[in-house]
Amino acid sequence: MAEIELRKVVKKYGELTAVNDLTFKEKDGELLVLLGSPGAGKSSTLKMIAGVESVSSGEIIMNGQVINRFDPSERDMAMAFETYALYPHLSVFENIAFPLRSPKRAQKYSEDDVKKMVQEVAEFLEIEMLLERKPKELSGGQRQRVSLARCLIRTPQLYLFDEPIAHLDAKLRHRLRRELKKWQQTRKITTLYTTTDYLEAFSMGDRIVILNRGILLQIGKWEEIYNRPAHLIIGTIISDPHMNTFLGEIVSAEDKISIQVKDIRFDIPSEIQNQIIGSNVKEVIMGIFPSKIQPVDRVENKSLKSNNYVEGLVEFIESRGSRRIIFLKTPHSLTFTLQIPLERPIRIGENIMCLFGKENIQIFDKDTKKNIMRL
Ligand SMILES: Nc1ncnc2c1ncn2[C@@H]1O[C@H](COP(=O)(O)OP(=O)(O)OP(=O)(O)O)[C@@H](O)[C@H]1O
Repeated sequence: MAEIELRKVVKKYGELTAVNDLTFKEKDGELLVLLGSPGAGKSSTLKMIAGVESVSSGEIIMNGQVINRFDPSERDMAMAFETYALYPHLSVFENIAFPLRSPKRAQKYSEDDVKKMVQEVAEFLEIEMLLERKPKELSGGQRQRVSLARCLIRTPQLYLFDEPIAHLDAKLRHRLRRELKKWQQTRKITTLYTTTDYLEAFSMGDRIVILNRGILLQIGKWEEIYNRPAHLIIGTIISDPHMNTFLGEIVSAEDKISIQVKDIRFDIPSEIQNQIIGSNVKEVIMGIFPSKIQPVDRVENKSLKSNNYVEGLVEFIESRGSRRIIFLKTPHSLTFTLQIPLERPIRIGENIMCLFGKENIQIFDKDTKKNIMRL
């Protein structure tokens, strides 16, 4: 059982603030993912929670108790480091078994228990054929799995996984995403997991914390984040290709508010019109995710009530397995990126029409970059 809370946590390395005023609460048994670009402060956060890095200010609280000054060994946490941190002189078997041989646990497990447990976790991670080797005889991906195995062999109060599958090949990564989630769910161990990959975050996290330059931009379930990203930068972190963004202005005509981008007016949902007026923001950045834009053969009048509409020339097509990314240039020189399924025929130079729902647009304040639809 572990509930973990960070209150205004700061980590400074000299002049650099790696983690800034970080506050969040993780529920017991939850898998919380810290998602952010390299350098966002994910590892520093995990290391402070594990106690291997000191906290510059703020509090780390576990089950209601401030643990800032607790020694790592007193925290009952297992951490898989991004840098593996294996013992070079020990075999893979002994590296994995290491936590079971600590003075506290050695009494608890017989040699047969240890063998069984190492075997189980090694099979799970497909490294059972490597047990006799030394770390220097392993590839990066194999070392990463040994580091993960050493963590999984324990049943601590909290798992801390720092990009635990980043260096594995795509197939194994996909399998392990599902399996690790299952492993965590059946044991109900509170877990903090870091990644730079939004698909991994979305598929694994009960909730996700989006970090950027040490600052928490948003915390929530992936649907909440995808439907209303709180900050413009999130559009680049959780979407590939990135969210389409256009500089625009809030205009009012015929009793309704819309966004003017060059010569085009885009409608916004009627229920947020008052909110937009109330925000007093004039200059905005309109965002729309590529996945929310639908190419259509014809635009029906009735669909225009709830949708926006653009027409443009296909400038470039990029293949991505089962889908293709289209770059569309409108007559007003706006470039839209959208995705279409592989089956739909399309050619460079073709003129196509696209729809996107009013409720799917995002409106960010040009100055603060915050989503004013959430205020
Ligand atoms: N020991 C250290 N000394 C000085 N600066 C550090 C140290 N550790 C991390 N940093 C800096 O702190 C910032 C945050 O680093 P951190 O490793 O926490 O980010 P991250 O999100 O985990 O990145 P990655 O995905 O690359 O692991 C970076 O600018 C990094 O260069």
